[in-house]
This record gives sequence, structure tokens and C-alpha cells, in this order.
Amino acid sequence: MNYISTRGTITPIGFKDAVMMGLATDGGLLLPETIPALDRSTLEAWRTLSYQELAFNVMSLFATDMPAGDLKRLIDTSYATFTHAEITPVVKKDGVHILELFHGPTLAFKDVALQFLGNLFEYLLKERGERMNIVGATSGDTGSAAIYGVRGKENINIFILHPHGKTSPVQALQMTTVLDPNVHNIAARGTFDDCQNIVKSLFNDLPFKERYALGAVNSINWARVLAQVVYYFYAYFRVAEPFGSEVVFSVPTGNFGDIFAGYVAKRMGLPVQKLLLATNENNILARFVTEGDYSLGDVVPTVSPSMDIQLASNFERYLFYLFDEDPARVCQAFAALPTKGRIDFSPAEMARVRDEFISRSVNETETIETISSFHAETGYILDPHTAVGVKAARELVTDGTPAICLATAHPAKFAEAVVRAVGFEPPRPASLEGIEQLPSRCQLLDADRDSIKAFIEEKAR
Ligand SMILES: Cc1ncc(COP(=O)(O)O)c(C=O)c1O
Ligand SMILES: N[C@@H](CCOP(=O)(O)O)C(=O)O
Repeated sequence: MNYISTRGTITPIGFKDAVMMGLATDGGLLLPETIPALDRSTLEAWRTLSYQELAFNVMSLFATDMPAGDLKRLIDTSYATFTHAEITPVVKKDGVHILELFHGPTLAFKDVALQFLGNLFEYLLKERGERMNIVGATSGDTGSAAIYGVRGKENINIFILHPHGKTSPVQALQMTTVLDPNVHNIAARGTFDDCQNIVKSLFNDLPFKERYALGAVNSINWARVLAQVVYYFYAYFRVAEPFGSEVVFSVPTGNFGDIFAGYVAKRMGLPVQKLLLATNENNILARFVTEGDYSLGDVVPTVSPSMDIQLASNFERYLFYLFDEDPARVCQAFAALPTKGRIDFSPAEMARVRDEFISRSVNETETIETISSFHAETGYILDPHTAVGVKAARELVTDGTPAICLATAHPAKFAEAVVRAVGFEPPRPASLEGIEQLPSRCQLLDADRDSIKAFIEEKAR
């Protein structure tokens, strides 16, 4: 399997090179040249596989230059750190299927891909005799999952930018209390979008990227999306009855990485009726689906801070398909975006979008009310991101189709919102006990590309 760029000007490369490249060198995002289509007998054969076996089957279709034994070993090592035997179990509460993605070491769905990517980087760097400086942006969860995935690894340094004061307190501590010498946290005075723009611009500075061997842990890295495709299959096999019937996935969305993984699964042939794109008040993507209005606004802070994003990185991957795989149209749209502040779509394109997606923006009052009422009805505590998806599913999926809601984080990461909703703090998993008492390290900087570049140059090994 070879990989191409959404901007169309790189020579196709294999999976291993795509993982190392991160952002494509022409500024685009990497995608497989083709998405394999699965027949029903393959789906049936996959139905009873363990999570790890399923991950191997899905990933080996895309990682064709990885020796099978090595890929298997990396998958087994990566998921050995999860606290649930099923890795991503599905629980049913009051008719809602909840796909719990928070049983990894940092209690969010990011662990599913980032524990794997950390081990994959280590493997590829050893094979090549190289070192890497990871540079990533986080609104709260990618950062700690990536740090945990590579802390203490010999040939890797990691620099994570988060928006100062805009993550939950626990999210910030999960990053800044990791004191391994290869870990560097930067709190930037700005928004997540500022952080992501700086990271992308460092990757687009090709001499800098090459000199410091930059690696990407954000979902700009194809391996992130790939690892997230697996749990759509896993959840489908636990829920669909009869086999072959359709389901809806409700996905709390910010950077469009998770829902794009669902889109890939759907294109591979998973019977998904619709992907439900659920947003908080940062609702550019909901406006896009419901009104065809993709116009940039300002980021507003919400109780689901990890989704406080305007410019969703992976949207570009979806546009590539919406524009019939025409990179010239993708280039045109992104060249005009900074000045126009919007991308326009034809009625025919919007009809295709609505064939695949439904969407709802959920506000703060609704989010808190959903955590509260869901707890009263079921005894189950939703985190505020998951609550956005559950509220949207309850409103929009009313025809009896099973709705699978992605539970993207553990509620203990967002105790303040949970206390507002149910009146008490959610029980803390062992990994968070006493985190406030631990020593921490973090550099506060302006959200300014040159200051951050200088910091990386000083610390890179
Ligand atoms: C807890 C949580 N839920 C949902 C999202 C949104 O996912 P995505 O950015 O892949 O759309 C994020 C951030 O990525 C998150 O951390
Ligand atoms: N919500 C994310 C934002 C970054 O998204 P990514 O999937 O591109 O890494 C976060 O928690 O950092």
C-alpha cells in the first residue's frame, strides 16, 4: 500500500515512510492510494476476533511493508498497558451503546492510537539508526497520551504545546508531572488552533523538519487514524443484530480525526448508516453539515475543552474524497481559506455530505443536563465530551437504528463539569491519585512560532 498527499505533489511512499513523514512535505495530509473494500465473508470472519487480532487484520491491510510478526508484537505490547481485557468494551445503558475508549494509561481515546504509535516510532527509529524530535499540539488529551507513549524512550524527544489555562487542571497535570528528561511541555499563551498552526508551520519549514528530524503525533499522522479505525469494527461486531444491519456512530468531534477514522471504516464496507458529528459550541463542522456553512469563527471555551477547535486538521482528508480525489481542488480551497475565511460547497456536494453525516451542536447547558439526567437514569457518569455525543444521538437517532456513542474520555479528567452536573466528583482511577501533589515542569511561552522554534532548538538532542 502506498500513500499520497491530499495536495497531490509527493511521490507515493510506503507505510513506514508515511509514519515518519507525518505531515506531507507538500503541506498536505497523507492518505492510502486506495481504501481496501471488505466483503461480507471477511467481516464475518473478523467478528469473533480479540481486539488485538482485529487490530492486526485491519492494520496489515494498510501497513503492507511491516513484517507480520513485528506488527503483531507492537500491537500486543501497545495494548498490554490497558486496564480492560477487551481494550475498548461496549456497555449498554438505557438503550444507548457506549463504546468506552478510556481504558488506556491516560484515560482518553488517544491512548488507543498513541501507545501504538510510540512503540512504532521506537521500532522504526531503531531499524533506521535514527533519532526523532516529536512536536505536537494538544487541547488536552493527545499531549498526555503521546508523552506517556514515548516517555523515557532513548531515541525520542517530545515537545508538546498546549493552550495555557485552557485544558482541564487534571489534563495539564497529566502532562506537566512527567519529568523524564526527553519530555518538554510548552504552555502557549493562545488557543489550540494557534498551537496547531505553529506545529504545522514547523513541519512545513522543511530544512528545520529535516535538521531536527521532526515526528508527528497528532492525527496528521496516518498511523493515528489507522489505529482508530479498528474500534469502529470492534464495536460494530458487539452491537449489530442481525449481523449486516446498519448502526450509527455518534462521535464527539474537534479535529475530525476520530470521525474520519469512522469514515474510513465505512468506506471499507462497515455497515454504517450515518456518522453523527457532534460538536460543542465550536460548531463550524456542525454548521457545515446542517447548513453548508463552513466559515471560520473564534474559538470559545466550553466544558468539553478538548473539542475547543475551529480549524479541524483532518477535514482536509475528507475534502479530498468529497472533491473526487482531485488535489487541485483541495489546494484551491485551502489557498483561499485564510483570506476568504470560508470554503463554499455546491448543492451536489452537500447532498453527498448529508448522505454520510448527520450533525448537532450541543451547548453547555445541554451538556451538563445530559450528564445529570443520564446519571439519574442509569447511574453511569459521562464525561462532558461523551455527553455531547450522547445528547446528539438521543435527539437525532430516533428510528430504532442502534446508536453507538464514542466515550472519548474518563469523567475524572473533567471533575469540575461533573460536579456541576451530579453534585460530586467522579471516582478517580488509581493513575490520578495524588497528581496535584507531584512536582511538575512546563515552559510558558507566547504562541509565537519563533519563540517556540528557539525553545525546541535549545532543547533538541
Ligand atoms: C475527549 C475528547 N473527545 C473528543 C475529541 C475530538 O476528537 P477529534 O479531535 O478526533 O475530532 C477530543 C480531541 O481530539 C478529545 O480529547
Ligand atoms: N482534542 C485533541 C486535539 C488534537 O487532536 P489530534 O487528534 O489531531 O491529536 C487533543 O486532545 O489534543
